[in-house]
Amino acid sequence: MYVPGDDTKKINKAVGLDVDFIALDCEDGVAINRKDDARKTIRQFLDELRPKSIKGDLGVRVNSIDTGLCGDDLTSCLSSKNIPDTILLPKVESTEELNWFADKTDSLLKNDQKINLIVYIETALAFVNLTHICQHAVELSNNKRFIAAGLVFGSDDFCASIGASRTEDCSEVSYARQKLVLTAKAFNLQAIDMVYIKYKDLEGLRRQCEQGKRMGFTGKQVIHPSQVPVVQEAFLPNKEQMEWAEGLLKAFEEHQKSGKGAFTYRGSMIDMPTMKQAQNVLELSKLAK
Ligand SMILES: CC(C)(COP(=O)(O)OP(=O)(O)OC[C@H]1O[C@@H](n2cnc3c(N)ncnc32)[C@H](O)[C@@H]1OP(=O)(O)O)[C@@H](O)C(=O)NCCC(=O)NCCSC(=O)C[C@H](O)C(=O)O
Ligand SMILES: [Mg+2]
Repeated sequence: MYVPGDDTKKINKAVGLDVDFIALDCEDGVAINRKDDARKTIRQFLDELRPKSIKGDLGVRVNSIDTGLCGDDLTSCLSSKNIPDTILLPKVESTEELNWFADKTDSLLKNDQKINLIVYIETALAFVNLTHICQHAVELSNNKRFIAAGLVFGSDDFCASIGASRTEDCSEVSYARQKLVLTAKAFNLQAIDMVYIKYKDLEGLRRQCEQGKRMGFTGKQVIHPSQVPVVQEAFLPNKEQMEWAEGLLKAFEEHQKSGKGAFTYRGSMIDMPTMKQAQNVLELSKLAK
């Protein structure tokens, strides 16, 4: 969940919520003339206020490298005694930007400190370079001070970048969404789906979550507290899906013992790939406990 980094009231509110990831924002949720305020507020939060009781992870979304603000954002939050778990790096378009980020984090982090990196893919050029970006991020993770953790699809910037108009069925972003999931999964990265900006329309949000989950996304960006439970519910397996998965795995084991690779379960043909889907469901369900 994004929280504008210059808004102390919203930051305090976010801390008390059952949210998986708080993203303190220096970038597009903060007005240009409030960038210094956001940086200072976030630093103060990290230094003094970060309560041990934050349930999920804490990240800082810095400004993109091309703005010239990113260096100061990173210096400020990574020289705190309590560094965030994750840096969210927006508008990445090239491997050179990852080299810059690697050098910067090398110079700022101390001893054995490492940080997770989430890369934003939100322009036409980023999609053209996506495989190289992912490959390079994973390679740098082996000997630099960050761990490539996931990709975020920035659908609003993407639509601005390609000149698309938003539609309710998301057809204008379907190729990009699918490409992002596919490439993220090829490099063992999380794939985080787009923001639903009509934050009062929870039914529309639910539909878009279910669509993203079916496509293989592992989570979704949110902008308002009311969106949190809807997204959590949609991305975690429900009781019915867990029963289906448990029953299927049991039946699979029994059929394997009796020498059958394929069999029928609840009217469908089941074999190894379906068994793996059931394992995915149960793996995800562990996060709910
Ligand atoms: C959209 C908002 C500006 C609406 O804010 P507000 O008018 O304050 O909403 P409410 O009155 O309904 O709020 C109810 C209470 O909840 C608190 N609140 C609201 N939003 C947040 C939040 N994000 N974090 C924490 N707390 C929040 C309010 O303060 C109220 O509290 P209380 O008075 O105690 O009851 C606002 O929601 C907002 O600013 N959201 C974040 C916007 C943002 O960060 N945008 C950038 C990220 S999206 C993006 O970057 C897309 C991507 O990059 C792309 O390209 O696609
Ligand atoms: Mg964006």
